[in-house]
Amino acid sequence: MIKAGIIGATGYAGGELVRILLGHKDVEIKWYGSRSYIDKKYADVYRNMFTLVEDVCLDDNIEKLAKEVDVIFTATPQGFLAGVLTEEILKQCKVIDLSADYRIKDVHIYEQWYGIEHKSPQFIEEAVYGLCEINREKTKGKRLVANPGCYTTCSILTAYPLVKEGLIDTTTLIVDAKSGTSGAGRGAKVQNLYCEVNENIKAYGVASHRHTPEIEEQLGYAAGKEIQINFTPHLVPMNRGILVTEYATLNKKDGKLPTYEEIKAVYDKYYGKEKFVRVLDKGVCPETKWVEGSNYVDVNFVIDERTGRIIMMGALDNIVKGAAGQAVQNMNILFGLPEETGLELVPMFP
Ligand SMILES: NC(=O)C1=CN([C@@H]2O[C@H](COP(=O)(O)OP(=O)(O)OC[C@H]3O[C@@H](n4cnc5c(N)ncnc54)[C@H](OP(=O)(O)O)[C@@H]3O)[C@@H](O)[C@H]2O)C=CC1
Ligand SMILES: CC(=O)N[C@@H](CCC(=O)OP(=O)(O)O)C(=O)O
Repeated sequence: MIKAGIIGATGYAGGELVRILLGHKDVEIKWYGSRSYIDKKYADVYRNMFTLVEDVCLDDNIEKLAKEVDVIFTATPQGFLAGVLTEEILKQCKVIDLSADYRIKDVHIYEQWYGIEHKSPQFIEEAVYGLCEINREKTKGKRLVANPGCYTTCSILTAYPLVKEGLIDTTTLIVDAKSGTSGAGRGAKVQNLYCEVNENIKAYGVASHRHTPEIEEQLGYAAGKEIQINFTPHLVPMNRGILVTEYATLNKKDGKLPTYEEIKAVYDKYYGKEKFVRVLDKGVCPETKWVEGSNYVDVNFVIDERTGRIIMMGALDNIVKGAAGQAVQNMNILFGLPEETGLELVPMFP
């Protein structure tokens, strides 16, 4: 059995890790880490866990935890792991971080966009960006995984095949994204109150959202050159789900736009064998409801012959494939288990 500890088990991403790991036949959760609920029964924090979890919440002492488990998940705010990670911890167990602390390779970009000082930049280089479908080979054998976030996983996977194959003009790429409110975490914030969110849709972080450099960096690797995008997130009145709509001008070949069949063949080349990325049938647009509660990402595209642009679409559940599900997928890769173990979650509907 793999012994796992979760720091931040009382947050939305941590709670989802608990749900998924309880159903994972090879994992035993040894540590439910919290800040505010130490010594309180976990099932009193999340009553859906009544009779399922008898443990009480422990603290966030990562040094002590590292001695007791094989893998630590940190589902904590930006800056937490960077502030406590040591070489000693990484020698004792694997660490999968759900925050952005080790996602961006250039520490100056991290500090500029996150507005905090990075306390352990010496570990950034060795951390692998855990976007499983793209980096699974690089992830094997690693000690530290920077688990990608919800907007970024959806935005990158939706455009990746076309960027990688040079089929779009990346200078024209626009990512319009929408998220359910669980994406903002469980902490009380006025802007996330029912009356502020219900019957409302709003853009935020326009031209300044911290996921912009992460998407640019990863799609830049695919393109083989630096790229810049426009990324605009929106908050929508639903619990879970990310929907991205991405626009870009198609590169012409011999003066002609690629056909539907040519683009579909490219998506199939990258995702045809991927369990968790579903390329939908022609004309079917992804919906968040079709992936809710599951580790799937649904993608599709439409070519607009009139404007010469392609519209790419993707949907995932922000706390599953966008956080906890992908973290477990990464754990499976690290421990040599079949990637889908514990993740065969059928999407719920309605
Ligand atoms: N929500 C989402 O959809 C996604 C979240 N993420 C990332 O996952 C991480 C957690 O997000 P989310 O679950 O939404 O956040 P929440 O606010 O719901 O939960 C935060 C968790 O971290 C704990 N915590 C808070 N402050 C500290 C601290 N200073 N030191 C140690 N622990 C602390 C909290 O403990 P307690 O409540 O017990 O005080 C809680 O368990 C973030 O880095 C986020 O960016 C990534 C992708 C998607
Ligand atoms: C709706 C909402 O507020 N979403 C969060 C992003 C979710 C998240 O925490 O993702 P990362 O771990 O990738 O940063 C935000 O915009 O900051």
